[in-house]
Amino acid sequence: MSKTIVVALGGNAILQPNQEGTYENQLNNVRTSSKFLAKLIQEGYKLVVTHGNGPQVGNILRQNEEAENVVPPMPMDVLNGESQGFIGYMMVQCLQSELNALGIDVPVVNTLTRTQVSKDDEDFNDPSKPIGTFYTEEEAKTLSSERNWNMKEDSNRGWRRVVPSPEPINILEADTIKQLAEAGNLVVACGGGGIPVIQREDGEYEGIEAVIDKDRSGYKLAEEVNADVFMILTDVNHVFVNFGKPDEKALEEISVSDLEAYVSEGQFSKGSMGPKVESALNFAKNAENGRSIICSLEKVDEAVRGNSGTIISK
Ligand SMILES: Nc1ncnc2c1ncn2[C@@H]1O[C@H](COP(=O)(O)OP(=O)(O)O)[C@@H](O)[C@H]1O
Ligand SMILES: NC(=O)OP(=O)(O)O
Repeated sequence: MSKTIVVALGGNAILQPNQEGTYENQLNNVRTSSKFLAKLIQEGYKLVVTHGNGPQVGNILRQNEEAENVVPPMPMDVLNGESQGFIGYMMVQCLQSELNALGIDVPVVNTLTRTQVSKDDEDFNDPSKPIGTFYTEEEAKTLSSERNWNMKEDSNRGWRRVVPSPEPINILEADTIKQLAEAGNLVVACGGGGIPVIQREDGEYEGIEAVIDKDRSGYKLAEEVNADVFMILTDVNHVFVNFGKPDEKALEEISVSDLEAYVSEGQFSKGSMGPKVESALNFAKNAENGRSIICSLEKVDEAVRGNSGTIISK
């Protein structure tokens, strides 16, 4: 029986910080990403893909705010839904086209996904999720005072608006996603971490304004579909310790306990590598015989064979 991989595809694979957020740029990036993702199908795996939406949902939010006197703005949970449709559409088009070109008969589907969170999550008081474009420190100060945006520095790459990013508790469409994957579909799901919803006292769900971290939801998804491998694809080949310093060191094969020791030293920053390492650790620790891999998109096939990336296992 073929093994299942859940891949969390970084926002960088859809739009890089130095690129203008045109549809053409994003479609080209997704087309390139699809060529790498298809390699996992060629390697014989069943594939469930989740993806980031930070740049996109930030831009959609900005569009809503700029046009608020013309068209009524929508709440952020709805904007997450819009970004799932937008990015999911590009991914279905590009992945299906790539598989067809390779002569692989695997249908690609995108599932609109809701993720349950708690309204009491502490991130609502101290937002941590960077979205939208990058700004200089000076621009960030102006935006903060004039528009009341929460601004934070993002991994030495510039300043970005931050919004609440509560911890994912439960993926509401998990059973359907699992059934679709088991039936042989390539499933794109839980985009942008899923649309954040809370459960009311009457049992119904309602949206809440936040952007969930897709690596943390990716871990939940990997657990729910009983994945063999949880893979986080980003723009660096490895997780580094002492990142950006003269003595930085790439981590290759590493045990859960050794990586946890680096986490305790505060090696991984909150808005970028922190959630990736936390999610990869959770999967490697809790899944029976599961391993997690953090690597670059370009090295996906080498990494799945154990020849690249940071590979975490018990
Ligand atoms: N310890 C670290 N090791 C490797 N990369 C790190 C580390 N700390 C921060 N980073 C940064 O994290 C970035 C990836 O995080 P992020 O931009 O959030 O990813 P993505 O959008 O691909 O999910 C890398 O480009 C790198 O600049
Ligand atoms: N939602 C989310 O985690 O997006 P990015 O990966 O683009 O930050």
